[in-house]
Amino acid sequence: MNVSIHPSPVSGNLKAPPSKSSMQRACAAALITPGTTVIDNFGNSNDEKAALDIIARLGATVNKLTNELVIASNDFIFHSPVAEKKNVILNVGESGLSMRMFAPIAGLFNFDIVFTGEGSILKRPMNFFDEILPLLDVEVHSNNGMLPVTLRGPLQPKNITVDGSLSSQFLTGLLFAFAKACTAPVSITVKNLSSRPYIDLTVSVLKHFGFHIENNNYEVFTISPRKDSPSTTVRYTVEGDWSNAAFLLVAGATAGELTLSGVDMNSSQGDKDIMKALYDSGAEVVLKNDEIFVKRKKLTAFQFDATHCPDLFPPLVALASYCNGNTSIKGVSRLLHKESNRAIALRDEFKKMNVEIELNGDVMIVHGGGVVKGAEVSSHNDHRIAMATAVAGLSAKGITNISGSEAVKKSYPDFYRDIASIQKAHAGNQ
Ligand SMILES: O=C(O)C1=C[C@@H](OP(=O)(O)O)[C@@H](O)[C@H](O)C1
Ligand SMILES: C=C(OP(=O)(O)O)C(=O)O
Repeated sequence: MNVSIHPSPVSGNLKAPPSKSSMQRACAAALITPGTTVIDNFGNSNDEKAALDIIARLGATVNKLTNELVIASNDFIFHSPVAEKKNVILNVGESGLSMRMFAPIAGLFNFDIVFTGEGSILKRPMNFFDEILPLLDVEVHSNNGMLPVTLRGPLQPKNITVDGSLSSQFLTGLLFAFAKACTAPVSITVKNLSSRPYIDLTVSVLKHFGFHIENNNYEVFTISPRKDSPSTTVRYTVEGDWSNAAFLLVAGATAGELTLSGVDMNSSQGDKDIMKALYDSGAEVVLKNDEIFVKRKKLTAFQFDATHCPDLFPPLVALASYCNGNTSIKGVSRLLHKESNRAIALRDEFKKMNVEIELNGDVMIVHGGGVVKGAEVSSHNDHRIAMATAVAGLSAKGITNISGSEAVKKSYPDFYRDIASIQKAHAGNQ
């Protein structure tokens, strides 16, 4: 599918979409918590749908009401006879988090579970599971470290050491599985943990559901058995998404003005650091009540370390394109195994828009402040590349046509509708 972005100033109000990271974790927590979970502010992205489908296939009952999801789970699903659960195939779509978080949880069951997926996920590394899960008594068969992956548990929590440099998502999965199954305190030691704020989010969701995790300096995580009544009702409100709010805020900062609601300044999401980049670029930023007002001013280049918030690279590049001077963003190595190789995708697509990007080891340098030109660009089937080029296109000279624009469904299905609603000089994109 193609979308054309017609340049136009923006102004108005938008609400941030729900965070798929928050929602997927809530689904996993609901599955491992006996009783009822009521989730509100849930989203409708492909990654969230994948998580809901997975918990339903693993035995939770999911009821979608207009404004809330009611999920019921119980301990029996983990101990039901093998014969009742044959041919369990879980399709994670393109979600790295659903794959890496639900694999250790699926390892808690005592029968074969097959993980499959689509598109970009088929090329993303899963060899962590081949190495680590057998140490926890789970039998693993993968396709040379990639999907499809078949697991057979039950997983036994044990003190282990893992490498956290490739992705934090593997640790997230182990924390969920250990939280569910441990019968005595047990520790996970992690070396070189990346994307640390996502682990804060994992710990905060697990705590919300009554589990006990202690984080010692992102090096040792101690998980203790939960003491509670057998059945509970937990209410959880999905947080607004800072990762996608970043695109909207950058649209305001580069193409006019915007008032954004629906994000929490105290969230554990690391992508709230987009605020630092906006301040450093010279954009006008005003916080009032629970809203953020952002307005274009003369923008200048800035420096940013995105090692622990890699999803900010695409909106930061869109911002830096309009900042006079050379912006440097650290953490390029973290982009290799996302939905696309995002460093290359950003360099190649922004070049078509007349923005030079240099990749210098772990640092990306964006040469900003020139004329950004509308162009024929590709999303590389990556939602964040589609959104970055769309936002850059709002103030470009000429129309930007994005092929593979439907990639946004992975995290923000209403993205183009929301952008069209704040465009003042154009009736909308198509
Ligand atoms: O846990 C999560 O919700 C996520 C963790 C990050 O991945 P890595 O830990 O692989 O960097 C991030 O890029 C991804 O979009 C979502
Ligand atoms: C990398 C992403 O997600 P995931 O790893 O969960 O597929 C993303 O949303 O940018």
